[in-house]
Amino acid sequence: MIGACGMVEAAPAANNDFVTVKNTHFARKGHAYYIVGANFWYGGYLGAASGVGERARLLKELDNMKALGINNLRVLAVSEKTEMKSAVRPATTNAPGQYDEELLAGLDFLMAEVAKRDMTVVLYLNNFWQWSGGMTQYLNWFEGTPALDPNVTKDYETYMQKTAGFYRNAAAQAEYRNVIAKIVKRVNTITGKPYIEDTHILSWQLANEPRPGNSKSTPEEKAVYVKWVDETAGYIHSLDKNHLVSSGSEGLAGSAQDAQLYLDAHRTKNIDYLTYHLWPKNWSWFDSNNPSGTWDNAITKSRDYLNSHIELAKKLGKPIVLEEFGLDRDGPSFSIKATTKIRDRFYREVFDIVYTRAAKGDPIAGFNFWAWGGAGRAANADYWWKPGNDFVGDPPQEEQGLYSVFDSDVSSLLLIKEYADKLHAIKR
Ligand SMILES: O=C1NC[C@H](CO)[C@@H](O)[C@@H]1O
Repeated sequence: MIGACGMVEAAPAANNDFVTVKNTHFARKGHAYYIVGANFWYGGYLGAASGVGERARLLKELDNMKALGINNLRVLAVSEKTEMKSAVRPATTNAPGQYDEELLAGLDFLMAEVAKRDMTVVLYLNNFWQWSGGMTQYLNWFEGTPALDPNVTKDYETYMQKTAGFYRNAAAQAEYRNVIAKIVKRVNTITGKPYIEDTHILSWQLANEPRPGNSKSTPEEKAVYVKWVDETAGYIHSLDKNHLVSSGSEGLAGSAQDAQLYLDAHRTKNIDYLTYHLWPKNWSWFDSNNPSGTWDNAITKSRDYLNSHIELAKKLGKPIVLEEFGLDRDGPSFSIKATTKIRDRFYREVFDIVYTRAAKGDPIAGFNFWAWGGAGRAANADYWWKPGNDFVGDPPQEEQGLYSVFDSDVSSLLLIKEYADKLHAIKR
């Protein structure tokens, strides 16, 4: 299109090119849109022009995911420089107001390549956990409290209770909103397109797994959390009228097991769809050292978790996406040589419930498995990440190989393809 100034300009996006919510489903380009997604937290990192960037690998990973029918990626958009041991380095925010433009341009490159493959992306703007600095690092900057890595302290309850202080800290919230505005109002340095006009962004997400506090969250903490979700999502919508906004919640596991809190936090018109995550091993439903003895318990609780959250979505009349789930390799082992028979069985159970209920017209809008490891490989005998090592699906706070789906995990990839074909065949 030739603009008034004679320059060739990208044609403005047709309104229905954006993913929208139609009743309890996603719609895109006049059709129902189901998410067959991967968690690909490091996609923007691979897109950087130098340093941690590996653009040739990124193109290969995107092509391989596209070939499987993966149409959506869930990506970390922002990270914070921190002393915490098990966090990724470098970070997009080095200090309040100091941003790594080259790393942020990696996200531009990713978005440009995603558009070429007509995929969509969910971009999360913070992290409740330490592996990208996250909310704890904001408190270190603005409260002066030590950023305590729970991998070091082994005290997650204290970590969660302190991290939730982020929601109440005005200076931290102000910087967080500065960063939100920087990303949402960004102009892609590769395509020249403003992010708010990018129809390949499915949604902005407040954070990865934001929790109200720890398992004993108080009514006051819960009220602060509900207010933070509503006001932050409302702030994003004030900047960007085109895109959806989601919370990044895990569901009840991230809501102190309080269904009313989960409903209250997601009832606001500012949250367009619900999210939930499913972690049988992390939540001690499954013991990978005793698979046969714990499988029945794990799958019974998983089925209930999968189905009960779809019922909660019905209550709110909004779509819901299962945007994280995983299980470790047989053994258990972190080694890529280990088989994935138990994980494949778990994936099939999850996929079948998601597909069956989506095909019935229930408000489940799809899934993102955790997480795409692709061509990445663990570099160290202890499987821990160090700067300079490949990025894989497991962020630096976990062993590199714990939950990743690698390009050599053929049985898992075939399963993803099988259910991608089914979900993409749903016509509504
Ligand atoms: O968001 C997350 N949820 C669970 C993943 C696997 O434990 C974890 O790596 C990540 O922090």
